[in-house]
Amino acid sequence: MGYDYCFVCGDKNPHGLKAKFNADGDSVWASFHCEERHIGWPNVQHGGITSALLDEACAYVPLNMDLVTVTAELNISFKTPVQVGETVRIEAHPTKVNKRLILVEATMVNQAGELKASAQAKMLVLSKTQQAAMGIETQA
Ligand SMILES: CCCCC/C=C\C/C=C\C/C=C\C/C=C\CCCC(=O)SCCNC(=O)CCNC(=O)[C@H](O)C(C)(C)COP(=O)(O)OP(=O)(O)OC[C@H]1O[C@@H](n2cnc3c(N)ncnc32)[C@H](O)[C@@H]1OP(=O)(O)O
Repeated sequence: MGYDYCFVCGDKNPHGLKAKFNADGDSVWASFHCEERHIGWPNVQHGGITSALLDEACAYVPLNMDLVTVTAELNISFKTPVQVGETVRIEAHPTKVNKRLILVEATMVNQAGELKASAQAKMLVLSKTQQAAMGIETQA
């Protein structure tokens, strides 16, 4: 099963969110439209969906640098509920790049520019051995 089955970005996962991430310099971004199937409380996007989108954005920052990582830590602040029918923009950028550890900050804002949630993540670069153990195949 390839990356196409990623729950957040995979094209082929029928249960997935199908978010498409784009690069802008060392930043990445994606748009996401909140539908009823994404809720927890009535009309409010589930915090796990919000977290998954922010986590994914944080993983795409090192991917955009040709680095394969896993999330070692993820801290999320939920500022304002995302409502059904809202489209949000998720953006992430690196704040510190070490050999093994990439620090990333991410935000989710609505079309009016209102901050919905923010995240700080520690992304750990996987060695080739770790990638192989996880079944991750890379071209490099
Ligand atoms: C825009 C377009 C870009 C192009 C895109 C192209 C292609 C796209 C393709 C595919 C995309 C598809 C999918 C995206 C994929 C995923 C997205 C979601 C990401 C996740 O959701 S992923 C799942 C959740 N995640 C885990 O499932 C991790 C579980 N966990 C572990 O796998 C281990 O825990 C690990 C590896 C983290 C560490 O294990 P380990 O054995 O390698 O590490 P070890 O303990 O030896 O530490 C080594 C050094 O890291 C330091 N260290 C360790 N932990 C630290 C921490 N928390 N904070 C600070 N430092 C830390 C130590 O202090 C030491 O430092 P030192 O070397 O200095 O001593």
